[in-house]
Amino acid sequence: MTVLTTQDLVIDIPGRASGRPLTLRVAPGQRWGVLGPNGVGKTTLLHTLAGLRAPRAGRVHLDDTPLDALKRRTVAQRLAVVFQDRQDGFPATVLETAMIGRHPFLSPWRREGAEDLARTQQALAALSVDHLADRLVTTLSGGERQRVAIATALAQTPAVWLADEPTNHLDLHHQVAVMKLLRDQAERGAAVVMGLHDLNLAARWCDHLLLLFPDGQHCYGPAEAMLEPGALARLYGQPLTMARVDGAPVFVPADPALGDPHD
Ligand SMILES: Nc1ncnc2c1ncn2[C@@H]1O[C@H](COP(=O)(O)OP(=O)(O)OP(=O)(O)O)[C@@H](O)[C@H]1O
Repeated sequence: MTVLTTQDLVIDIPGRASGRPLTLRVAPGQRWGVLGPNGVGKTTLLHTLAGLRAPRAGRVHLDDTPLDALKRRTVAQRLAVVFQDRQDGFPATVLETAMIGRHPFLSPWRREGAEDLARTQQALAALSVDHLADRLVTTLSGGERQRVAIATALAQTPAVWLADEPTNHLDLHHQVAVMKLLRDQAERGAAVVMGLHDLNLAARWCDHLLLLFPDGQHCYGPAEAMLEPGALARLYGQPLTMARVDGAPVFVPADPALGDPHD
């Protein structure tokens, strides 16, 4: 069973040749990491999967229906996006901001009810920002704002999470807390697709990886199979050394004084 699929998808990167079309099947319960160097198209892919950006070619299906045939409200009832960057256009409180996650479930003539409020408060508590409920989001620190964004997505109860750098601005403790939350969401049946810069977070918390290369090529599969130091060194143009800590692979930049580990 899949919840999100792409069929011969080519994302639209201005000025770049089209590269290899992507046909991907994301199933409930999976945690996908999208990896690649700066500017390769991770954000563009996530926005295309969310239907926020038109692909150059191919299609995205949500629950077997082409995304462009679904109403935005229907999409928003199933799929949440955590954006890499956000601008707060007007000074809403944290509670009002997180409550936006409930809007796909409200009709034009129904305001948020007790259940919407309870779900939103639970989401704020899950991200340890409930004590900030009455604060204006414009007064929050970067990490607090990021946690409110994730709480807003959590309040949306999505079947699909598209999270662009979900650990942006977060200290180590909150990085782990957010990764545990996303794992918990997957264990409850959600599909999680996250753009990540941190290879070690991807190695520790993702069960599938999609590697995007600057020439428009890609490869994907179970995380263990994709975490091959040679392939990752080619991906980033950076020689890497791999060790294992607590059973999980850990990558560090190779020391040039010790020579190329792949020679
Ligand atoms: N509106 C636009 N006009 C022109 N170029 C764009 C536009 N949007 C994105 N791009 C370019 O498309 C490429 C892919 O951008 P994208 O943000 O998807 O990359 P990314 O892999 O998420 O990068 P990063 O790791 O730096 O966050 C970049 O070279 C970017 O400059």
